[in-house]
Amino acid sequence: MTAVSAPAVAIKICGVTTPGAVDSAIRARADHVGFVFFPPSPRALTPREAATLGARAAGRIGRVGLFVDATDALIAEAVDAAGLDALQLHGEESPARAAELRARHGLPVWKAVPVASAADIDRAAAYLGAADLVLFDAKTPKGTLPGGMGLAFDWSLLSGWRNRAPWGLAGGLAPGNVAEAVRLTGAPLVDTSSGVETAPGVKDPALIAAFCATARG
Ligand SMILES: O=C(O)c1ccccc1N[C@@H]1O[C@H](COP(=O)(O)O)[C@@H](O)[C@H]1O
Repeated sequence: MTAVSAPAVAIKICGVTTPGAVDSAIRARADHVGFVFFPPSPRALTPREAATLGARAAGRIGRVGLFVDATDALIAEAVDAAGLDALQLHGEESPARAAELRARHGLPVWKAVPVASAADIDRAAAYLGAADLVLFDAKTPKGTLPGGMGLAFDWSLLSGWRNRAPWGLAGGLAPGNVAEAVRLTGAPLVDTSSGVETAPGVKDPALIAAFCATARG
């Protein structure tokens, strides 16, 4: 009998701020690193700061720029400076805004959808056709960051999604739970930020390596 292997899960390490963290993600064979362009985040970079990291990552790992209801000017500057390969929209961007940015920059758009209930999963359908990937993340409390908080949501809610479009799972993923998350949800992509840190914004090479190894099972 021929063995059939499960497709490999893609991995994104978000919120990298140092050359060492970029190198750790590459060494661990992650597929993407995320650069956060959202000043309130402890992982925030300016386009100028991201330029060095973008050059280091070029051709070795995908570079995803994370934006939260950002201006056209910031997005354009970050795309140019960091050589972004994809845009992650983590705010309240509409489907029309996602489609507009995709057309303007010619880059894939990932839309984060905050989840707390089944209705939130249904809302993701509005982005079909407008975004290239839907990233389900936990809804965070009002007045806090919209991501990067280490909060997970009830993964069983994803049974209502049924792979209607390319998608990924984020929110509270760490070396200790990512294997179970992949097993339970079948997520084709997993994304982590605080789960591979020793303090907010401080990535840990051993945790990055453990996360990637465990995610691949
Ligand atoms: O990482 C951040 O600082 C961040 C700030 C604002 C919006 C999103 C952010 N990160 C994204 O959130 C998910 C979940 O984070 P965590 O793993 O629960 O800490 C992360 O994967 C990033 O894509």
